[in-house]
Order: sequence, then C-alpha cells, then structure tokens
Amino acid sequence: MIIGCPKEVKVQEYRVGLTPDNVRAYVQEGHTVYVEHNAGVAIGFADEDYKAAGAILASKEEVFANAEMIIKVKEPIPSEYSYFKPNTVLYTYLHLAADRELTEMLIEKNISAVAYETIKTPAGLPCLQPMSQIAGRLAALESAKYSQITFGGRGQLFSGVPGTPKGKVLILGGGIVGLNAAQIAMGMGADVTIMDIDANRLAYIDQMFSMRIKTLFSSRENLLAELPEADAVIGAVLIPGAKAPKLVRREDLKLMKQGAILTDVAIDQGGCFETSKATTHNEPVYLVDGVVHYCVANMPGCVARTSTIALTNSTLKYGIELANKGVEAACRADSALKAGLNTYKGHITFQGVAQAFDLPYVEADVALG
Ligand SMILES: NC(=O)C1=CN([C@@H]2O[C@H](COP(=O)(O)OP(=O)(O)OC[C@H]3O[C@@H](n4cnc5c(N)ncnc54)[C@H](O)[C@@H]3O)[C@@H](O)[C@H]2O)C=CC1
Ligand SMILES: CC(=O)C(=O)O
Ligand SMILES: [Mg+2]
Repeated sequence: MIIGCPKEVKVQEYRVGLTPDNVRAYVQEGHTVYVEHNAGVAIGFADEDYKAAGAILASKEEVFANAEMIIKVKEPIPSEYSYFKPNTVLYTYLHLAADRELTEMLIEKNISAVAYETIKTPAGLPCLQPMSQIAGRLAALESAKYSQITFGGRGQLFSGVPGTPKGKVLILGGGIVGLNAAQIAMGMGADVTIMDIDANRLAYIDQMFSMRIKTLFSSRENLLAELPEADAVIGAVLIPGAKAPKLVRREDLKLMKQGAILTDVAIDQGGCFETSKATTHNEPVYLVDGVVHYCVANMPGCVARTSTIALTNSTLKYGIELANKGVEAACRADSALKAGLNTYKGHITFQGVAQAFDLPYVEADVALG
C-alpha cells in the first residue's frame, strides 16, 4: 500500500503520525511511505532520518495525491479538506461527534476513516490511552499554573504550606485522564476528589491511592455540593465516540470561587462544561463569570516528542494491519479495528456520531458487506 504522512497544521501541533522507526516497519512489510518535508523536524526527527528509514520526502500535495492511506495525528481541519482524494483511507484522531463539517466531508469523499479514539479492545481504548495519560498529567500541571494570580487564577498554591489550606482539585471522570490528573495533583500536595458513575472504577481508585483520595458517585447533587469548594475542576468524562455530557452548567458557575479554574480535557468530544469552547496553545484560557476556562483540544501537542513516541507505540500495530490487509479485511479480522471505523463508503459506521447529528447509521458489519 502507498502510505502518506503529512505535516500537522493545527496551531502549535508538532506531533507527527509516523516516526522514522515506524516508516522502517512499513517499508519492511513492503509498503511505500511518503512523508511531508519537515513533518517531524520540530521534535528531532529530521528529513534525513525519514529518508534513511526508506521514506520518500515530498510536498503536502504529493503526499495526499499519492497515498492510498493517510496517517495523521489530529483530525483534519478545513484548510486540509481539499487535499483529500475520494476513496482514501484515513487513520488518525477524528472526534467526529464534535465536528459535523468534517463528518460530512468524509462521507462526501467516501473516505474510510478509522479513528484512533474509538479503536477498542476488551482492555480499553489502546490508541486513546497514551494521549489520555499525557493530557491527564498536563491537566493537573495547567490547573496549577492557571491557579496563579499572574495567570488569572485565585492565587492558591495546590500544596499550600504548613498552616495554610491545600488547593482543592475536583476531577470529573476517573478513567485514564482522571487517574493521571489525580496522580500529579496528589503528587503536588493537593486535596483531590474524583467523581465517576462507575462504582468499580471508584473502588479501584480508592484502593490504588490507599484511601488517601476522596471518591464520590457522580450525581448532580454531589457535584453541586463540591463545586463551591473547588479551586480547580478537571473535566475528564467520556462516553466513547459520543458527545460529552454537560455536567457543569452555566448557572453553576455562580456557585464557584472567583478565579477558580475549569480545565475541560473532554473538549475534543464537545466538552463537559456548558461554557467550554475549544482553545489553542496560543490562547489557552478565557474567563466566564470570573471562572478561568482552559479548553485546549490538543493538549499533548505541547509535549510533542513524548506524545509522538507514546502515540505511535500504540497506533503502529493497527496501521500495519490496515496496510497489509486493506481496510475491509483488516476490520473484518480484528474487532478492535472495526470499532475504530467511523465512516465507510459514504456511511457513518459509528453510532455515537450518527446520533450526534441525527444522521443515518449503518453498522460497520453491514457496510463492510
Ligand atoms: N484535550 C485533549 O488534548 C485530550 C482529550 N482527551 C479526552 O479526554 C476524555 C477522557 O478520556 P479517557 O480518560 O481516556 O476516557 P476513559 O474512558 O478512560 O474515562 C472516562 C471516564 O468517564 C466516566 N464517566 C462517564 N460519564 C460520566 C459522568 N456523567 N460523570 C462522571 N464520570 C463519567 C466513565 O465511567 C469513565 O471512567 C475524552 O474525551 C478524550 O478524548 C484525551 C486526550 C487528549
Ligand atoms: C486525543 C486527542 O485528540 C489528542 O491527543 O489531541
Ligand atoms: Mg483532541
């Protein structure tokens, strides 16, 4: 198969879909790999490294024009749409339930789109997990940073010092993001509470932190009781592939402390706070009713070297399956990959996406024939 890896274009996005080592793995399997000039240069992967691994260095136009499968990191943004040729395979993060325009483009162009974030094994979401680990850790760090008055916060040091109160961090969703945010926030000495609707997950977290963390069932009543106390709230819920539930409503902000921070990691799935709107690393925060909002949709992009290595450790295996067998045979043979198929031959093959836009849904099995 001919594979293309373009340079990312999103603001401050320095991750890349393939490392030179990944290129070597595809080439060893007999595939041809086009990589856009300077795709990885910002994180220490020079064009010469890709060339030595067997890649053909090319312009963005050439990469898209030649490739049968495009491997990226971020969901395509409007300035990239025109590069896509019909009937291409696209393997990347997509978050379609939050992006009608992109969904329509993929349908119109008959793109076979496999979303990293919905590939699913019995153990979880293998291609979302590494970025969730990173985003969770960053969420705690960013929340601590924007708690400083000089960054617009209320001037609460997470650890406090002896004789002063600790910062209170409330984490909504105790999955991969939530757990990693908790580890770092606890490590910084904050007073941490995690809320989830999954009782087993709360039990696991309670054990993992040897009862040193507060866990609460995620109900509206419990949330309203916690919000007035919180210095930072981290939104980390997920209903895989679907739009995030809006847990904190606009009217709830008046319950919160002035200068408290809401960090909405779930923003890529539409956000779990009603007042969230996606921001970029260039302008990460804004204020609503005196509450700081941090809603960067590609948080791991700011630690792009670690993120690229972590991401591609997980995506390589499925990418090789797609390249070796083609999208149809690969999805039929591997149910994890089939769960990743979001659009195929003009159909939406992921239920949460169809539901988000009230568009027809065709089961992947039926679409694949
Ligand atoms: N902004 C960014 O740069 C990044 C965003 N993410 C996003 O972070 C979100 C979380 O991802 P993961 O932790 O990997 O998911 P996960 O599936 O591991 O965890 C989600 C948790 O949310 C819980 N949950 C669902 N509904 C809830 C509710 N009403 N109240 C409380 N908890 C609820 C689930 O039970 C689960 O434990 C996703 O939207 C993901 O796409 C992930 C990486 C980077
Ligand atoms: C998960 C995701 O969208 C990201 O890492 O940017
Ligand atoms: Mg994202």
